[in-house]
Amino acid sequence: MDSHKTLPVLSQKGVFVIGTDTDVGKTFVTSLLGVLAKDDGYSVGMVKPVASGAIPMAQSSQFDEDNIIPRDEAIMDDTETFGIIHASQLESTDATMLMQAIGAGEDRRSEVNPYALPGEYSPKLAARLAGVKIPYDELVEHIHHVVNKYDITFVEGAGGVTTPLTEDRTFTDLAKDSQLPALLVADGRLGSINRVILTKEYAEHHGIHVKGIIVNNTAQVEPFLLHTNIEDMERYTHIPVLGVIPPFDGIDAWNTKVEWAREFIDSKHVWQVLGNE
Ligand SMILES: Nc1ncnc2c1ncn2[C@@H]1O[C@H](COP(=O)(O)OP(=O)(O)OP(=O)(O)O)[C@@H](O)[C@H]1O
Ligand SMILES: C[C@H](N)[C@H](N)CCCCCC(=O)O
Ligand SMILES: [Mg+2]
Repeated sequence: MDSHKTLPVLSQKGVFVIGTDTDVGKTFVTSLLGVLAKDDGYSVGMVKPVASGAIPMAQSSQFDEDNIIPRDEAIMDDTETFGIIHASQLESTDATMLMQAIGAGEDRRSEVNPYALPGEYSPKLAARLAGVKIPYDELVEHIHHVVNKYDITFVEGAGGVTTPLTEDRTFTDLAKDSQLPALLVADGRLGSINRVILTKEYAEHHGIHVKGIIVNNTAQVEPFLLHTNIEDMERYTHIPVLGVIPPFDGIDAWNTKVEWAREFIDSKHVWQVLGNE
């Protein structure tokens, strides 16, 4: 596990993973980066600060039917603090995947995912419907705390770069206030050049430094279009594409995924690009 420890010492210890859209593969790509970082010998933090679309923790090892609080009983008031949402036994499957990738146990769930909210909505709307007030400043502090704890920490937003987070903040604010460089996950389909440029321009305009792009090619775009799309993403943004990921169709186990991921991501290069000022 620690055999590769000729590692760059990272002056930037965290990365904020943003996407061109929801479902583009932020969680999948972040998990791959997490498993690679761990295999390279780093201690790895993961944060999914606020997840909507959370489900009852039925598949989890912690499953206890008597403990599941129905959604309407899970309504919170303004005195909410971190961890209370998890008393409602809701699971963010994003957080679960991020935790599994780095071998983090359930004891780390509230560190990884302070807020898990029901409903396939933006976190802002999900929080409003659940009666939860997300304390924005504490969320920023939590990210700083985790970033300081590990060699490298990956923070996953939700949806695209500027998904609403609270009544008066978006994930753009959170990425900026976390003071972390960003990694942009994009698809490779026709239209992806425009999506990448717009996202990069928006992020930079709001003070977020995008350092790399990962193309998650789940649509299996034909090679000529994919290649020219990547060329143009780099040409117009001046940001390197650090990996192109095909659909994964192997056994769903992280020890096999790490070898698979190494075929498509040069992890040392990624740490160098993301980890330097
Ligand atoms: N390269 C891949 N191979 C196989 N499955 C993938 C790949 N990339 C993503 N997926 C799957 O596609 C779905 C969407 O990906 P993912 O959940 O990572 O998106 P996301 O950008 O994190 O979305 P959200 O905005 O909800 O956080 C998931 O079921 C994920 O496991
Ligand atoms: C719950 C879902 N899977 C995502 N995590 C949330 C995506 C919110 C997108 C909001 C928007 O920008 O329109
Ligand atoms: Mg996700």
